[in-house]
Amino acid sequence: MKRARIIYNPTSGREAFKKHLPEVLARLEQAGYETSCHATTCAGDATEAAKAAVKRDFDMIVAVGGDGTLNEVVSGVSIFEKRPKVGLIPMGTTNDFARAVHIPRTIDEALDIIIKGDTMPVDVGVMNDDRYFINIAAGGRITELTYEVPSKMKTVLGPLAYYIKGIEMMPTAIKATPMRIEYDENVFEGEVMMFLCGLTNSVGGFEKLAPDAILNDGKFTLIILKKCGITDFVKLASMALRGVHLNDDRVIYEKASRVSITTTGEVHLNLDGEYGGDAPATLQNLKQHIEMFVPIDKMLEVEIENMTTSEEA
Ligand SMILES: Nc1ncnc2c1ncn2[C@@H]1O[C@H](COP(=O)(O)OP(=O)(O)OP(=O)(O)O)[C@@H](O)[C@H]1O
Repeated sequence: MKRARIIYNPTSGREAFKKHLPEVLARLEQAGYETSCHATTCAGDATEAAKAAVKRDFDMIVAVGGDGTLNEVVSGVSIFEKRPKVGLIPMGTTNDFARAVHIPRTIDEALDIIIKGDTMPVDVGVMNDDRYFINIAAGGRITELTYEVPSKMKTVLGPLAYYIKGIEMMPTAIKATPMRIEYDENVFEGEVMMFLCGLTNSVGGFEKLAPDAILNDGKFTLIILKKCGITDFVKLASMALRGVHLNDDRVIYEKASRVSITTTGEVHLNLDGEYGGDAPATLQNLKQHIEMFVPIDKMLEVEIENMTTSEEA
């Protein structure tokens, strides 16, 4: 019999998962998985629980929580040679990864995907060989917003918590930092508002930020926003919402497998929404590192839809 380990964050999103646990366990058992679970108790616990699950030879780990929990599970799994498959039940506030791969946001439907069993190898990013990310690495003052939003505030307010914090941070956040960013054979040197190194197309709820991101091509989408004023910044953010920022002069938009950042100032890196360490930093794309349960039919359907829309436009 196959074995599944559920690792869930009882505090993520609106704290709703726990009461559904018995039915989730029952459905996985019915689907042929001997299933056990672990509730995380603090930051870093999901990584330790995932490492333990790999050592105990589980066939599958189901991460239940937001992007932070998924990041921790992927971090625990990624260090091993033989890695179990990973499923996701999104229960967070933003759920960027789930959004990018079209995993539905109801427990039942997300579980349907896992039980159906379609998987796909996806890329994983690693910073300085030991900090992992599955969605994005970012730097620049404005990107620090995500981890300055207290967990309780996210539980009560959901995504609104980010907007409130954003407005509060606005005057100090819109600030450029001198950086040297090497990406594959190229270099950008100058004042940077922020850079994003994305694995998927969906970041902070912006689904069109990297519209051509491919989940398993071994490449990051690198977006560098050069120094600009607050009005330009707001204008560019609204362009990014519509996906029309790619050719703007203030934006560098490239694909790269390796990105390194150095600075004479201070750059804190944000990995999947949490603080991940400071520059200097080297980001490497680990091609097709983790096998994830995803709704392949739905992904194809959306891809075809997008192709049709862009042909019509
Ligand atoms: N029992 C716990 N109490 C407090 N914090 C926890 C606990 N378990 C895990 N955490 C931490 O909470 C962080 C955020 O959790 P998670 O990503 O699941 O939810 P979220 O913050 O609501 O969603 P999102 O990341 O999508 O905004 C995790 O990275 C982890 O470090």
